[in-house]
Amino acid sequence: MNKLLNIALSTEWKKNVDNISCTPEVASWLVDQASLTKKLEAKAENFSVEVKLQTKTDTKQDALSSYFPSSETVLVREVLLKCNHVANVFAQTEIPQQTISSKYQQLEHIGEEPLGKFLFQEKSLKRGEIEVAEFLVGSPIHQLCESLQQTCHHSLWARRSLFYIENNPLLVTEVFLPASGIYQ
Ligand SMILES: C=C(O[C@@H]1C=C(C(=O)O)C=C[C@H]1O)C(=O)O
Repeated sequence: MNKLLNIALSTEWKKNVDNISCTPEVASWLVDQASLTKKLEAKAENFSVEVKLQTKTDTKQDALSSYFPSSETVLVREVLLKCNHVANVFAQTEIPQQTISSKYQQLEHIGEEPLGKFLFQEKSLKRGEIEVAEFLVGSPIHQLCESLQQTCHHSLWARRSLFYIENNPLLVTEVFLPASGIYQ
């Protein structure tokens, strides 16, 4: 059984995105409020989502963020967003059971459909502030890159933010992989 990637606790997440030590190109991708799905679809002939893992767990079992109470069951969805069949982004989404059972059972069944397609058509969608994090060489993300034949000898950058649908929260974390081209 695959294990969830520990990205919530294996780095420091910063709310202040003003003086992060990345290039302006990386910073522009990190802070853009638009749908990442739409941006990747625009840059590729073929866009696809590979679901790496989807499981229900809680923070006692897995290294999840501290955004949701440890007593709450959380659906965790891990995907690769691919442009022309090459993984550009690793995304991990935490969806509390409360959000699913409120009226969003379909969130358990979106499969290879991009989550963004669902979220950005929701009229009630709100997005919280974006936090950013740097993954240093040797991080769990760099190990994932190895397995994707995207060996990487520099830091990789990620962002995360809470989304709210009818005030029900979910946490979306996105890590930009080397093939995304933002580090060139
Ligand atoms: C939130 C969005 O959805 C994207 C798609 C995801 C998925 O299918 O699991 C996860 C994170 C996002 O990169 C978006 O398009 O901005």
